[in-house]
Amino acid sequence: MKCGPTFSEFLQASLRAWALRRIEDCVLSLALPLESVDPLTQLPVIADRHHFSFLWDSSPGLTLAAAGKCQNFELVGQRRFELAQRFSDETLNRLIDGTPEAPSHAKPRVLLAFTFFEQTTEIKIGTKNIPAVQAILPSWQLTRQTGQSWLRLNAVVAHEADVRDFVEQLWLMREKLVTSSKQVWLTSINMLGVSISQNWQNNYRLALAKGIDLVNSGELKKLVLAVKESIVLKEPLNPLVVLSNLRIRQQGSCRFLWKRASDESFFGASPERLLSCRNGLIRTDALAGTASKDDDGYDLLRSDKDLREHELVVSSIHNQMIQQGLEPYRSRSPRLAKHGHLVHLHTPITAMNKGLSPLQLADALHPTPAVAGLPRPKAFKWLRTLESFDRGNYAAPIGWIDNLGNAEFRVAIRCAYARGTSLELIAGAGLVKGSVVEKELQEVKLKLGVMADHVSSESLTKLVK
Ligand SMILES: C=C(O[C@@H]1C=C(C(=O)O)C=C[C@H]1O)C(=O)O
Repeated sequence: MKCGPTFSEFLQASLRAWALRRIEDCVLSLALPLESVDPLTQLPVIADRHHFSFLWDSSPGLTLAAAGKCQNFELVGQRRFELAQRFSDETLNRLIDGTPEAPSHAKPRVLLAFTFFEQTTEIKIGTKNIPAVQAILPSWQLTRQTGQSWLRLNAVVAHEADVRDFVEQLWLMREKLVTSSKQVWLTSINMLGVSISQNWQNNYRLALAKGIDLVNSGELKKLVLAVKESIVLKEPLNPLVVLSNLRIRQQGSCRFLWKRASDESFFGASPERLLSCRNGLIRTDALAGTASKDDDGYDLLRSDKDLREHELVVSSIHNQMIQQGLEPYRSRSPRLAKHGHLVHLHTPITAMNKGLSPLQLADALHPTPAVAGLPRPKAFKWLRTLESFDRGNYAAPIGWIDNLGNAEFRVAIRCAYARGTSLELIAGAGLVKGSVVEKELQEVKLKLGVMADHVSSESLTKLVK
């Protein structure tokens, strides 16, 4: 099937768009439709020769693969949400979108990943630094929604003669994608479950006991303590294989990948929406209270401890939105959200936007008490004391903003860092009055299992502390 304009029609339209530029070194952004291809399996094709790549897979909704850095912004320190919003606005307003007819899913996007804490020095996970925010206009963007795929290229084009090169690159990549999508994806999908090491449990038990003291004594209303498990693999793992398994096993989650260097990835399957802004409507999720799916979740709807824990999160998000001048709507009681072998209490909260930028809202909401605690400043202090590792991007916002002002950010949980043969899994559990150490430990085991169950047992050699 041949989609879209002919080469010469497209080139002429691109030259006309470029001629309207208002600055010399402008970013030109052009997109072409193509027959439906899966951005997840095609990511390696567009990422060839690029260190940075990204995946956002909320299929059957939007799937987006991106690679390369056309424009890049990194920051260590304060005002990161405000400055990242400014970078996104300037980048998206300045670029020349030569394909305004592209559907909403194919619009140019800035991709963003934050760290949990707004630290003032770069933190090191393994050997690499993680900035407090990284915002990237990618070179390549491949999207699919409702069976339609589009490929977009962003690049600085200074001379008229370069427009032809640009269009040729886009044309060739489209052909490459269509050809390679017909090849079978050979990487094996190994679903053997890996039993999780018990190593992390001793220290975590102590931290949980202290956390429970803090909530029982009234020092804190809630504390969400996380733990990290380190695994050494026989060979480097391909996060895309794990993510394609999770597409089946964690339906309803949004699978994400932030590959910041050729051998370093952060990826996961988040069940939790921090916010989405679409056509003036804001939506956020309160997600807290967890059970194994074995009990079908109906005990959860009757568990006083879980309902209290959940209500703390709902009312905190609701209040934050009111403070931002919004009029949020929430349902009176939570529903169940099933994600693989876990079930959570879930309350969606919605509001009409009144001129807030996505990152103003993200700044107000992050971190919600679903992943940090209450009151927030005291919870931060205790997280730094009781957790023996830096959270990095764990439990922080990850997502995108497009040039129509739409945005979506997930809370980066159910996740892992992979660097060569090292794999680090992180998960946490919320403590409130009445929490019990062993139950929280079991809950965290299940959460770590979301990732660990998808690492094949053959690639696992030993577990380290
Ligand atoms: C903190 C995590 O999950 C969060 C904590 C939950 C809980 O304590 O019940 C439930 C969902 C998430 O908001 C995690 O998965 O690491």
